Amino acid sequence: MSDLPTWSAPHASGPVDAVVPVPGSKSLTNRWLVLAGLADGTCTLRQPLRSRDSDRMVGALRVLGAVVDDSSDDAWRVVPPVRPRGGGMIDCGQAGTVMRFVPPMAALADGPVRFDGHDSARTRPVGPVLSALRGLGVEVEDEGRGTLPYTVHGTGGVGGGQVRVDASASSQFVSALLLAGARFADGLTLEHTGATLPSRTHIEMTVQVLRAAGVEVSCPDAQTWRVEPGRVRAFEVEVEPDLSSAAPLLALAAVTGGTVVVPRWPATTTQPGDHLREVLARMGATTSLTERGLVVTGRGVPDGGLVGADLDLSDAGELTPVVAALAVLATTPSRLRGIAHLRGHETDRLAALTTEIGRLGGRAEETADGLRIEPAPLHGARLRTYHDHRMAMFAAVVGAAVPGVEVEDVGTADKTFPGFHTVWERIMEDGATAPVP
Ligand SMILES: O=C(O)C1=C[C@@H](OP(=O)(O)O)[C@@H](O)[C@H](O)C1
Ligand SMILES: C=C(OP(=O)(O)O)C(=O)O
Repeated sequence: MSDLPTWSAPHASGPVDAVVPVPGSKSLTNRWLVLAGLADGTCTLRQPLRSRDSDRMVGALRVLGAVVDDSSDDAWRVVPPVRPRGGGMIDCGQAGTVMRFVPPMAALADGPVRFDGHDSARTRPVGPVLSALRGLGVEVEDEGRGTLPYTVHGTGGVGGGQVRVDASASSQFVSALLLAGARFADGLTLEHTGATLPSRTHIEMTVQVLRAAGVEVSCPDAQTWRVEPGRVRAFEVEVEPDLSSAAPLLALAAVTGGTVVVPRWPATTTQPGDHLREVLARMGATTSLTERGLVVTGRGVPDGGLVGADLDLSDAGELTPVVAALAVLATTPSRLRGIAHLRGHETDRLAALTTEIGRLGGRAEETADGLRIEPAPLHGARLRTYHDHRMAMFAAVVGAAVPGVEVEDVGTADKTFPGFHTVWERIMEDGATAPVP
């Protein structure tokens, strides 16, 4: 038995009604931070996410010579270095966005930059980014592993040009190279060579933030991106709330037959969490985007109002653990597809979900590209989280409907949602964590 701390997931005795603001988007905060580190002047991020992943990105920028004032929760200011500084060591923690997005920036530095991270991050794939940098003439040492730790030997500039990258294991390989591309002498033309490409909306997000910072980006075809050389213009932006962090909260409405409102839901967005509107509707909840935010009303597990669905989650893989929690509680089978790459996330999420669903008495099996989940009588269990924030969210959602769910290391959720379990307890006890608008 492990000696990790255990949290008793609160069981909902009736419908939960709540208005819950969620923290800023991890993906947007960390993209804006990278661009701020490469910009031509001081940048401001309003409503940024403060969490383990964004702290690691702030740490990385400081190692590369940026001055970051993150003393206020409302706005962070970044004064970029003229050129990234070499000689330092970057701790990526568990952040995919740090281990992938920062090496191309470090390639511009005037000396070597060493990267390492959490033990659990040392198996996550980064090789295609490192190989692409080598193809652009940058020396990278990784002892042939294609994973942390590695050293990028910056020489003060990158020529740029053409690269071919197989990004079937992670869209972040494409985003990483595009984000720094404008600062390469000849810009960058990137062609994706793999058979599949996950999380396309995250690549669209990269293109959108680059354009907002004055960088010229084109997409001549579905597999190719071109970034013109030029300046990254200093900016002031407001970060959207993290719609994937909203997933467990909205799921709570679906599971308990209550109503949950997440304020500041953007009318249009490149965040994959926006898929929740369709996913929750397909699984039996009612969703509406109003001036209050996204409003979700469920019919509830006790009333048999949660139904299974056949869902292609290739664009929104990070929603999988919470969607799997809904599928386990549903009255009909579900199929989650297009997510083979989740085997390289914070943990092998397909294996982890199958194992933990089994521990609850549920029925799940892995397919080549996802999961099949069938209804079964469930019971309480002690669930493992595998250092994976979204496995903690999976466990909390299941625990709302199944009494006796104990969760190991729920604090791992702080990777993207600081204080997740405290927010969760408050909602279960009092409903709203914000005044009802
Ligand atoms: O670019 C990003 O911010 C992200 C891209 C996706 O990565 P993958 O393409 O590896 O799934 C997503 O799962 C991750 O949470 C964040
Ligand atoms: C896959 C995820 O994170 P990362 O940015 O570390 O890849 C995630 O947040 O679900």
